[in-house]
Amino acid sequence: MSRDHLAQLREAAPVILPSLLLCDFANLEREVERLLAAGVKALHLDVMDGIFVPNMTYGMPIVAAFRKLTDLPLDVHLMIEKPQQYIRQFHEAGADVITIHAEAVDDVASTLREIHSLGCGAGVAINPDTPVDVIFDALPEADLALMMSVNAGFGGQSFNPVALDKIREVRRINSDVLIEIDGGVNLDTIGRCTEAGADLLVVGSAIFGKPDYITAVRDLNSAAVAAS
Ligand SMILES: O=C(CO)[C@H](O)[C@H](O)COP(=O)(O)O
Ligand SMILES: [Co+2]
Repeated sequence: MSRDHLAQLREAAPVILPSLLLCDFANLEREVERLLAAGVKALHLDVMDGIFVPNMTYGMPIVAAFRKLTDLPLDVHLMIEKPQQYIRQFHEAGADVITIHAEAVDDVASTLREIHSLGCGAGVAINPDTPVDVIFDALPEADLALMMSVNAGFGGQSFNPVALDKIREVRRINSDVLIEIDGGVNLDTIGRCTEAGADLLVVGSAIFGKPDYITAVRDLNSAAVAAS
């Protein structure tokens, strides 16, 4: 992602990013149109390999399909083992931000540098059971820190508030990094996320489980802004 894109998201925070895990994959074009009509500013794409997490989704071809359908920034959340092996291919597929899990690599900082070297924004994610200090040393290399509020792997899980304290900790030691939260974010939980300092709010079932995306995004946005 260009520095401009990142600056725009920072400027617009709090920003809701729909997670397309639960979208209608038989009609991606229509799904993107409906999200654009709802005014979303970026898309969150969940890549799962069935090894790092006990679920599989999709890889580069679907990222490339979204790239063809929209100019919106694509925030690609890699829930895969050995993400270093695939970073270039996700970049070539059209990812703007590539987020890797700290639990999946030996050296977080060098993986983030590799992502940057391709011209992408670089993010680091941690699961609820991973202590936040694991990523402290790597934060100067990160554009984005993703605090998971569910165990990575499935949409529709309940929100784990352990992510909220981690958001505060990350912000305490780094004033620049964009902070994202992902998992179980809905109308009941979104205010606590922005109150804690989250800039980017990933939302799956609380958008794709609703009949009307415009109303869902508007209500989530109002709740997020009110608490920020
Ligand atoms: O990374 C993810 C799961 O690992 C998804 O982004 C997340 O679960 C979104 O779905 P929901 O809002 O329904 O929890
Ligand atoms: Co995700």
